[in-house]
Amino acid sequence: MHTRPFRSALYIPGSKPRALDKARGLPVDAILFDLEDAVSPDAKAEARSTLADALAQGGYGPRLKIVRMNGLDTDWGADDAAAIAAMDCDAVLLPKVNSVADLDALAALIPDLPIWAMMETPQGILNAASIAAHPRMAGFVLGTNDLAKDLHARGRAAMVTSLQLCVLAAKAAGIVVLDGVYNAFKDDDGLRAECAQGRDMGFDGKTLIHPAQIAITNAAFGPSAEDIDLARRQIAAFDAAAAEGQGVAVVDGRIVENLHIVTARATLAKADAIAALETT
Ligand SMILES: CC(C)(COP(=O)(O)OP(=O)(O)OC[C@H]1O[C@@H](n2cnc3c(N)ncnc32)[C@H](O)[C@@H]1OP(=O)(O)O)[C@@H](O)C(=O)NCCC(=O)NCCSC(=O)C[C@H](O)C(=O)O
Ligand SMILES: [Mg+2]
Repeated sequence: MHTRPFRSALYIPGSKPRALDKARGLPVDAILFDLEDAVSPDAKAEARSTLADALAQGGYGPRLKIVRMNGLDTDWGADDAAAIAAMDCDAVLLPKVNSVADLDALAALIPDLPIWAMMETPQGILNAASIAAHPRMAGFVLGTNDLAKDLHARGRAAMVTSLQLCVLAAKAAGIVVLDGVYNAFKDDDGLRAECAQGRDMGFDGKTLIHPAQIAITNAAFGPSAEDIDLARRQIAAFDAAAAEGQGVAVVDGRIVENLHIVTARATLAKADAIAALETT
């Protein structure tokens, strides 16, 4: 169980100083500083130094700072790895991870940082369990655009098996798992529906491409007032039942057993962690 909230993780192109600056005041739980797909080939080298400068300047507060590099099989991967090893960041995100061999190669170049994996290739999805279990692995990020491309899939329904495989692998290994982006960044209703689906599948949060997506995502992946109220009533009812020697309570017509109390306590802990983050 992770104590840190991961409701929202915003991609920011490393090549855009204005967006890098704006992110210092955005209420996201994590930032994915991007050197890969959001940066054109002719801007890669400059983006690397723009990003290093922004991170050195600081001001990102409690947000987890994750840098997405280019793959080690590209012209930019090795230089990215060398630069990221010296950046003031919390983790490195490797795109298009196919197997643990990709992680071993990066781990040898960056000895200290936790590694996150973009899960976005058919081979990577099929190897999700071993990738999640790698000793340096800290989190999965679904790359639903690349995955749809490689699968020749249309729509999210065609990717549900892949999404669930990643959630299963991440939960088994105890790492974070974040859902893919919702491309239509002006479609609030569509985003709300996709957030609800991802949350109900077990994702810890969602990746975003635009600040306008933050509020909806934070609301969807954080416990609601109703969730918190129910958790408190379940704990109170279970404690009362236990005091009378009972192992089961009933709340709102549903049984409450010890396993439900584990979930209820996790809900309250998450609410506390969010409150702490938002007051930092
Ligand atoms: C999608 C965008 C190109 C839209 O940009 P723009 O037209 O500038 O939007 P706005 O004018 O509405 O912007 C309003 C202000 O917000 C700032 N802004 C915009 N986007 C971001 C951001 N991502 N982070 C921080 N700040 C942002 C603008 O600077 C404006 O600020 P101000 O001028 O002060 O008012 C743009 O949003 C964008 O580039 N988004 C990121 C795209 C991206 O990162 N793509 C790659 C990641 S997705 C991916 O690769 C998924 C995966 O690999 C897969 O396979 O699925
Ligand atoms: Mg991708």
